[in-house]
Amino acid sequence: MIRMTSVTKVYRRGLFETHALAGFTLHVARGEFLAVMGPSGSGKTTFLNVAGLLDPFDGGEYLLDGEPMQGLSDARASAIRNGKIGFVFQSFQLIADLDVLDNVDVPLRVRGLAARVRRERALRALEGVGLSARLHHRPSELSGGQQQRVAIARALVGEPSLLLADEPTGNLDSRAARQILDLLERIHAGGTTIVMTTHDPELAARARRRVHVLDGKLIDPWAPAPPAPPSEAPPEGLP
Ligand SMILES: Nc1ncnc2c1ncn2[C@@H]1O[C@H](COP(=O)(O)OP(=O)(O)OP(=O)(O)O)[C@@H](O)[C@H]1O
Repeated sequence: MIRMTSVTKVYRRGLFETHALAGFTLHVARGEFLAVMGPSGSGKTTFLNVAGLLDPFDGGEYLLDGEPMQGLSDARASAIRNGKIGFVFQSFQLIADLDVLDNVDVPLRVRGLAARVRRERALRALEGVGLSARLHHRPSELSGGQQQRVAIARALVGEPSLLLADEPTGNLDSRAARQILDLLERIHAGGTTIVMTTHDPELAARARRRVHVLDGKLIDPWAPAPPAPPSEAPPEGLP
């Protein structure tokens, strides 16, 4: 589904350049549940933003379902995002002035669906995350875990084939984090491909595959070790 090969992304601030992705290569098959791990500043969010077409990249190749993602127009990028990608962020990013139902309705409005269809789909998405009893609460009236479940319902209401989650449990206590992970596992079992960044090895252990990022590149745990420096030849006669 995702085929990134030698992707580069440079942030420029005046004279300073940060090579946030420096030859990033990662392939994700349809149906995977992948955890992307790595220290702070290693490029995990940048990768997710590029994968989700929220940010452009500078070099390399990115194919999403076989379609090249370089040089897309803004209109094409948002059509692809709306059609196949859902996002979940560490900070939930709900709209404070809208109630739960209206927050989940936002992506459907963008698609221009009829009000009745939108309402049915939003209710179904909220039922899926166990929040049917909170439809008219504002985000500030919910716990962190509940807010993240609303955000997940919003991400899923458009039935994306790819869910990108950036530290989805980063602001939650361990109980709420476990609930979110249970929910992600269920979503994955339903056929959605999930790519999640996390610092937390315990959470990452729930994904089916883990990869590690350092300095804008993937560390390949299966890469052969570099050749050892040549050792001195044993003295004659010894094995
Ligand atoms: N908008 C930006 N402008 C300039 N530099 C940026 C910007 N966003 C990220 N960076 C830099 O790019 C590098 C990678 O950042 P990124 O947010 O991708 O890391 P991360 O692995 O997600 O970190 P964390 O785990 O702390 O969220 C960092 O050095 C960061 O300072």
